[in-house]
Amino acid sequence: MSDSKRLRIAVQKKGRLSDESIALLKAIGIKLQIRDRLLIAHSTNQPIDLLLVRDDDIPGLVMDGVVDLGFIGENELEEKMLERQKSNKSYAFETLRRLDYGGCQLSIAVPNEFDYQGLESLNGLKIATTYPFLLERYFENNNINAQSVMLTGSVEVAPRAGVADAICDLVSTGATLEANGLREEVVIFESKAVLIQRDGELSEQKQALVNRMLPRIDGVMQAKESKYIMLHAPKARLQQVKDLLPGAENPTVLPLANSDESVAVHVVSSETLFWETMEKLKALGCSSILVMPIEKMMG
Ligand SMILES: Nc1ncnc2c1ncn2[C@@H]1O[C@H](COP(=O)(O)OP(=O)(O)OP(=O)(O)O)[C@@H](O)[C@H]1O
Ligand SMILES: O=P(O)(O)OC[C@H]1O[C@H](OP(=O)(O)OP(=O)(O)O)[C@H](O)[C@@H]1O
Ligand SMILES: [Mg+2]
Repeated sequence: MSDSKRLRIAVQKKGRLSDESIALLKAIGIKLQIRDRLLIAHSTNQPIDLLLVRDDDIPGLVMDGVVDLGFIGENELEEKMLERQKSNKSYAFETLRRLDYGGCQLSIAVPNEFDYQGLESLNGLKIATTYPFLLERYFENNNINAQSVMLTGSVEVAPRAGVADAICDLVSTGATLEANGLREEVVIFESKAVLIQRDGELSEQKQALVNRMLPRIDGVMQAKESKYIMLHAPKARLQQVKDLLPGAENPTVLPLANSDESVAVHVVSSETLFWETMEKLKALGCSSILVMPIEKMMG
C-alpha cells in the first residue's frame, strides 16, 4: 500500500502518453524536474512524486495500491482488468477524468488481398495482438471461432511473417496499417487516456490535493477547446453578428472611441472560429477580427 505522505502518480516513461500527461500536470501548476534515467521525479512545489514506468505496469500499480493515481489508456486499463479478473486478483479503481488525448481504437485488420465478407470471415483465423483478453472477449460476444496469438510488439508485420492471418492492434491515423498492406475492418474498442485513482480512502491531505487538481484539469481541457474572439462590428448588425459567433450567448459589447456606428464585441467561444465564419463576419461589415487561444479557465 502507498503510505507515503506524498501523492504518488504513475505516468508512462516514454511513449504516446508521456508528453501530454506531463504537460497536463505542469499546466495545473505542478513543478516537475524530470531526469532521463530516473524512475521517480519529485515535484518541487507540491507533495507529489511521479513514478515513470511502462504503461503496461500502470493499471497494476493503481489496482495494487502502490500508487495513488495513474495516467493510462483505456485500452491498456481494460485489458489489465480482464486479465486480473480471470486470475482472481483485485481490479478495483476509480476513473477521475477521461482526458482529451491518447485517442485511438483497437481494431481487427486484414491483409489487403484478404476477401473479408463480414465477421464470419474471421472464423478459423489466427489473429496477432498485444490485447488477447480484449480480443477474446470480442470473439465470445460475437460468436467468432478464431485464435488469438499474443505478440508484445511488431504486431503489424505478423501476417507478412506468416505468424498470423490478421491482426488486432491500435489504430489512430491508419498510417501504420497502410504501410503494412493491411485494411481496418472491425473496431472492437475505442480508447482515450484517463486519470484513475486507487481504491480505498486517501489521507485527508492527499484527498484535498486531488480535489484541487481536478477542477484545474477541467479548466485546462476547457481552455484548449475555447477561444477568445474580439472584433469590431457595425451596431446596426449586432444581432446578425452574434448569431454567427459560436457559443456566444453573452458577448461583451463595448463602445469604440471615435465611432458611433461600430462597437467592439468580445466573446469566449466554446469552439474556434472557422475561416468561413470570419468571411461572413467580414461581409457583414466587421473588422479587426481576432481569434486568440485561452491558457486557463475557471467557471
Ligand atoms: N497512434 C496513437 N495515437 C494516439 N494514442 C495512441 C496511439 N497509439 C497508442 N496510443 C495510446 O497510447 C498508449 C501508449 O502507447 P505506446 O505506443 O507509447 O505504448 P507502448 O509501446 O506499450 O509503451 P511502453 O514502452 O510504455 O509499454 C496506448 O496504450 C494507447 O492508449
Ligand atoms: O494509425 P497510426 O496513426 O499509424 O497509429 C497506430 C500505431 O501507433 C502505435 O504505435 P507507436 O507509433 O506508438 O509505436 P510502438 O508500436 O512502437 O509503440 C500503435 O501501436 C500503432 O502501431
Ligand atoms: Mg506498453
